[in-house]
Amino acid sequence: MNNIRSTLASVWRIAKPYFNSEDKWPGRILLATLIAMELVSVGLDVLINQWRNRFYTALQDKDWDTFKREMLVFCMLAAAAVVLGIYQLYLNQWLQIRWRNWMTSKYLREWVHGANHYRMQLVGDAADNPDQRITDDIKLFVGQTLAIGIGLLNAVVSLASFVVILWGLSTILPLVLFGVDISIPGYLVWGAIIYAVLGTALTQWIGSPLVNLNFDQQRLEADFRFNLVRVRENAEQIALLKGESAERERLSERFGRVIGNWYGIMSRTKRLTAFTGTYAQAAVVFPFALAGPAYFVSKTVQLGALIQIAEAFGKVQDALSFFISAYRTMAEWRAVVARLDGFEGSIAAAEKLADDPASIHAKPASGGEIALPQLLVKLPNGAPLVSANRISFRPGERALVTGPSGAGKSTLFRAIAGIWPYGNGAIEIPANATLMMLPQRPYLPIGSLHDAVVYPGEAAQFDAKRVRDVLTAVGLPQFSTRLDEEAHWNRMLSLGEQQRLGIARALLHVPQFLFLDEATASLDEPSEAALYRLIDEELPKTTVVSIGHRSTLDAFHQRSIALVRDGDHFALREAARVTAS
Ligand SMILES: Nc1ncnc2c1ncn2[C@@H]1O[C@H](COP(=O)(O)OP(=O)(O)OP(=O)(O)O)[C@@H](O)[C@H]1O
Repeated sequence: MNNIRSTLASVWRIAKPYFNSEDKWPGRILLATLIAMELVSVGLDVLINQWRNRFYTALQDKDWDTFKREMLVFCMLAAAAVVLGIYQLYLNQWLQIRWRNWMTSKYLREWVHGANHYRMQLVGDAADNPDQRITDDIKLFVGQTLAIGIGLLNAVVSLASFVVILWGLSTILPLVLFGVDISIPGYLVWGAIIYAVLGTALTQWIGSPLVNLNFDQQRLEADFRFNLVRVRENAEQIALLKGESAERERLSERFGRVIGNWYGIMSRTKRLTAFTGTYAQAAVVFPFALAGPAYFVSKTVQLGALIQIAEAFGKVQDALSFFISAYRTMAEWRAVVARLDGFEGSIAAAEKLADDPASIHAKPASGGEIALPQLLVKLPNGAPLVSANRISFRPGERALVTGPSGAGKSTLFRAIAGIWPYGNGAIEIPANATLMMLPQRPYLPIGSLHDAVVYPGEAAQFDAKRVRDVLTAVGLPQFSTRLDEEAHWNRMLSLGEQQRLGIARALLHVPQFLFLDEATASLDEPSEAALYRLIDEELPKTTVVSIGHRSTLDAFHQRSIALVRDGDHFALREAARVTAS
C-alpha cells in the first residue's frame, strides 16, 4: 500500500509540471475531453446493454415494428461508438505527443544545463543511461499513465453502472431451484464478483512468474546489445589483440541466456493461455448457467433480459479483472516511474552540488586575471586532492603546470572550468571571460568537419575561408578541402590530428583563457613546438595554461607551477625557474 502511495506521489510530481506549463491549456483541455469521452463511452455501453434487452425480446416475440425501430437505434448507437472510439484514440495520441514533447524538452534542458550531465555521473549511478530515461521512459510514462488512469476511470464507472443494472435484474429474476426460492439480493452481482476474483487470482498465480521473466528478458536483451556495442566501439583493439574468438564466445554465452529465459517465458505463457482461454470461454456460459433456471424453469424472465444479464455480467467481471490484473501493468509502470524519479532526483542533486556554497564556487574577479586565493579541491569521497594558495593567471601570460601522474592536475582544470564541485574556496574569474579547455582527446561531434572544428560555436559564426586557413596553419592542409564531409571524426583521425584540430578550434574562438591539458602530448616534439609558436602568434593576448610532462614545453611558458606533495594532498607552488619564450 505504501508502495502504491509513494508511486502515486511520484507520478503526481512528475506529471503535474506539464499541466501547469506553458502548454497547460491544450494539455488540460485534451485530458478533460478524454475523461468526458470515457464517461460517454460507458454511457453508450449502458445504452447498448439496454438495447440488447429490447432487441432480443422483440426477436423472441417476433415483433416486427420494434425490431425495425431497434435496428435503427442500434445503427445510431453503433455510429456514435465508432466516432467516439476514433476520436478517443486520436486525442489520446495527441495528448501523448504534446506531453512527451514537453517532458523531453524539459529533461534535455535540465540534463545538459551547466554541466549537470557531467556532475550527475559524479553523484552516482542513480541516473544510469540518461538516454533511456529521455527516450523510452518518458514515452512509456506518458502512455502508461494515460492508459492506467483512463482504464481505471472506465473500470470504476462501468462497475458502478453495471452493478446497478445487474442488481436490478437480480430482483426480477428470483433464483428458484426445485421449487424453492433460494435467491439472495443481488446474487448475480455476487456471482460476477466471485467468478472474477477467482479467475483473476488463478491467472495471477499461474502468470506471476512471467513478470520477473519479462523483466529478465529485457535486461538480458539489453546486456547482449550492450556487449555488441562494446565490440563495435573497440573493434580496433579487439582486432589487434586477435580477440575475435573470445568475443564470439562471450557474445554467444550472453545470447544463450536470452534464449534460455525465452524458453521459460514460452512454457509459462503456454500454461497461462490454457487457463485464460478456458476461463474466457467459461465466462460466456457462466451467466447463462446462473440465470438459466429463471428462464427455463420459473419462466420469469424474457430472452432479452437473459442476454442483457450475460453482457452486464461480462462488464462487471471485466471491470473487476482490471483492478486485479492491473498489477502487471502497474509493476512495469512503477519501474518506469521509479527510473524517472531517480533521474529527476539525480538532476536535482547535481544542481544542488553546483549551488552549494560550501563547495567550490566561482566569484567575479576585480581585475582581469583568474585567481585562486584559497582553494582546496577534493575527491568525491571528501579526501583532499590539490590546494592552491594565492595563485593567479594573469592576462596574456603562459604558465606550465607540472606534477606527478594522478596528482590532480586535470581535476584542478575541471574545478577552474566550474564543473568540479568537490572542495571549498572560491575561483575568481573576470566577468564574461571566455575560457576554453582542450583535453588530450578533443570531442569532435559526428557531422561535417566544419561543424566539428568550430564546435561549440555555430557553423555560420565562422566562414569557410577562415576555417580552411586555420586548418592549414595547424598542419592539416589536406583537410581544408573536406569541410563539408560528414564523418565520425574522433574515430577517423589519428590522435595527433585530433589534437591539431583542437588547437584550430582555439585559434578560431580566440578565448581569453586557454587551458591545454596535455593537448599536444600525442604530437612529435617539433610539431608541438610549431603549434605553441602558432598560439603565440595568433593568440598573443590569451592567457595559456598548459599541463604537460615534456621538458621541451618549458621553452614556451614564462611561468612554471608545480604540484608538490603537502601532507595528504598536493599543493600548487610557484617553481623557481623563469624562462622567457
Ligand atoms: N570522477 C572521479 N571520481 C573519483 N576519483 C576521481 C575522479 N576523477 C579523478 N579522480 C581521481 O583524482 C585523482 C587525480 O586525477 P587527475 O586526472 O586530476 O590526475 P592528473 O594529475 O591529471 O593525472 P595524469 O597526469 O595521469 O593525467 C586520481 O587519483 C583519480 O583517480
